[in-house]
Amino acid sequence: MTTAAVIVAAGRGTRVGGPVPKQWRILRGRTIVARTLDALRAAGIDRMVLVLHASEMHRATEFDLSGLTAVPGGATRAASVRAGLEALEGEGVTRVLIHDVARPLVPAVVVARVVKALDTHDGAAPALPVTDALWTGEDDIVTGTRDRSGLFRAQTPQGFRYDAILAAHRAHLGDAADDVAVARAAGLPVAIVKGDERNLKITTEGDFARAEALMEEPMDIRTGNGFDVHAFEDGDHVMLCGVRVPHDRALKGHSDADVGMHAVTDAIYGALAEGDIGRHFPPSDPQWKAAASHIFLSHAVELAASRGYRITNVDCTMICERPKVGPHAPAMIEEMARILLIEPDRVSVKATTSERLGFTGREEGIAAIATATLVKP
Ligand SMILES: Nc1ccn([C@@H]2O[C@H](COP(=O)(O)OP(=O)(O)OP(=O)(O)O)[C@@H](O)[C@H]2O)c(=O)n1
Ligand SMILES: C[C@](O)(CO)[C@H](O)COP(=O)(O)O
Repeated sequence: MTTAAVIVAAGRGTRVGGPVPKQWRILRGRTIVARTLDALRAAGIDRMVLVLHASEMHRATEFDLSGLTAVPGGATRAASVRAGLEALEGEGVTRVLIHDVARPLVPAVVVARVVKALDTHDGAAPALPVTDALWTGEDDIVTGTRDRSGLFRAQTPQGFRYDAILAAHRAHLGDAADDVAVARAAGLPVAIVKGDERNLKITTEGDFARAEALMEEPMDIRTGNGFDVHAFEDGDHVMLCGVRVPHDRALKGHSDADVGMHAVTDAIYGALAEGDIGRHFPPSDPQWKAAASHIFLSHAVELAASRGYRITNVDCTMICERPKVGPHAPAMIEEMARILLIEPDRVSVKATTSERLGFTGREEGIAAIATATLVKP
């Protein structure tokens, strides 16, 4: 599965005005184009098409061109998107994220939410619900009110199955508000995922100051640890870090007793000073009986994201004589990375024995210890 991004940067920025189009203005020492490319790279996207205005194609050499192609755009946003999509044809790309260059602060977690939603949907896009009251007005006088329920503020990146959105754009005539409009016109359903206030679009002069203010927050690095133990009982498999491992015993617990995933979840809660799983999912609550532990981990991941933290790595060690974890570790890393919304090379899963000492040595249960590092950039 190859995911690529098309970054549309061929607009003229007429609402901001000024001597150079907004994407070439400097935001805290770097151009907006450079910042947007970096944000997508940091989110794990390594194939990108940058759509530039024909007169600005020479500026492509300012960037690291590994995995990056620059193509000239068109007179409208839709035409620029189409040019970017066409440039990817024949590469075997299965998913594409279409992103405004004017959203340089897109958090990695928003990109990850879109990519994850594409596992189950043809299209997915981030948005935030409208929270202010809505009016109509004329000559500075309010002429009416509108119901805000069910209304969203659309953001990018908007993600799609590549073949489907290419066909939709080829069939589309004229401009469109965004790629969700093009997709929907072609009959493609599009899922809404949670956007982020930091993902503002620089549209007017005041947005530069807003973006700078958002970047001003001092970096905050936190670590947390988690420790968990589950006893063995009769059974034929254990769940460890999201993977079903055949075994001659099972782990006993209110949920699926995934001891490794619980330790990682507690490490994230710990870094956030948010207690532990028991606080968020009380064992006394029958709804969590036999629950899949990814529910707990996803909650911790979203809590971290909602506070502005990025999970930079987790390290989990399971302590048991049996089953052997090593052969399953690659699958565990993949699964944990998927739920954590981070790259697999930021996830470590390993195991040790306790040299036959203590309860793990006597094979009475499995223990797990984990650390997580969270960064607010
Ligand atoms: N012909 C066009 C028009 C827009 N865009 C891109 O589409 C996004 C839309 O955001 P917007 O704020 O509308 O950008 P501009 O069109 O540049 O701004 P304005 O409408 O103020 O001129 C931007 O990344 C812009 O560069 C593009 O690639 N090609
Ligand atoms: C695609 C978009 O960013 C969604 O909010 C937006 O529609 C593009 O910018 P514009 O201001 O509508 O041209």
